[in-house]
Amino acid sequence: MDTPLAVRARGITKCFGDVVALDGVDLDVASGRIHGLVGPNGAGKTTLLGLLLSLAVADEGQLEILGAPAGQALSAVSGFVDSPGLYPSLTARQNLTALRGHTPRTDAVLEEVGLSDVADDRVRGFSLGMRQRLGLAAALLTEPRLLVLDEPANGLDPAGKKHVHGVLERLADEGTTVVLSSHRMDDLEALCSEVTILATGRVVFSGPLGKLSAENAELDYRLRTSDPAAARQVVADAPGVRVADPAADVLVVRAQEPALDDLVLRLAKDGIAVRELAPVVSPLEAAFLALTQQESAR
Ligand SMILES: Nc1ncnc2c1ncn2[C@@H]1O[C@H](COP(=O)(O)OP(=O)(O)OP(=O)(O)O)[C@@H](O)[C@H]1O
Repeated sequence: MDTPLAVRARGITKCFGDVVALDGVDLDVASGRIHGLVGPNGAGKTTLLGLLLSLAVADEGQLEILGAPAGQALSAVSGFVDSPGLYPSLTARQNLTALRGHTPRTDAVLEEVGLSDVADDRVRGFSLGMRQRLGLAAALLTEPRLLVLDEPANGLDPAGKKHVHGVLERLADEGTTVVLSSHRMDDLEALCSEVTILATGRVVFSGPLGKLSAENAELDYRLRTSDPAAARQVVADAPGVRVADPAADVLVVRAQEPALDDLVLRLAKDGIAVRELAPVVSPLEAAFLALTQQESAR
């Protein structure tokens, strides 16, 4: 049996005056998954997340949340857009009470997001990352079946990011669906099995990450060798390989993988040792950039 959908959107359009923020968006999010929404500034991510949270309604299209028309499953959906709305003059614990009322789960959620030690400190002194964690804690208090988060990694250091990722993975293991946004594909790689890429209000890709990287084959690789001048000559003669930026000091070659394999063999044959051959940006980030740039150029 197919996994039930936590989110099913068809032909969603949302305008603000003359600005078309979402333009015929289709989206399927399977239950119990962590689904990433990624795109450049102004792509429509926050607008779409706002519709999932029923903060606004679509101008056109159909939106089903947890099997019901949007707006009918409010108690099962939680999260934030832009940034969590918090009271700076209250402590972390008081914020949770102000936002969600007294509940015996307060200490547990503060512990879960790693804020137990500062539970009685005023939020005014919190860093951006701590505020994001407190926003997540507030969302978790209601034990949502769909958790919607707008750039939850904003302001988090690597350890904080890992901690929050761990929380989201545990929630998904227990059946909660998570939809979150980011500007960067590489942020989502570690966390999401599926992503939707938005550009200027349109979906340019939606599906498993593996499919995305397979669709984009030609990448830029930084090539460091024992003899840079001789290596440039070998690259010039190698089929299917181009120098990405001839003016750059470091040699960056653009090629598909088979041509790259052939290049390495040619270098070795000429006695040139390869010291580094690495993608300049991750394959997923490269695919993301290619897709979003194509859409922006339309
Ligand atoms: N309340 C609003 N009034 C007018 N225009 C809006 C409003 N909200 C969003 N927009 C416009 O809709 C488009 C999509 O905005 P949105 O905030 O959804 O994008 P985003 O992908 O979340 O961007 P960012 O990454 O910068 O947060 C933008 O052109 C934005 O200026």
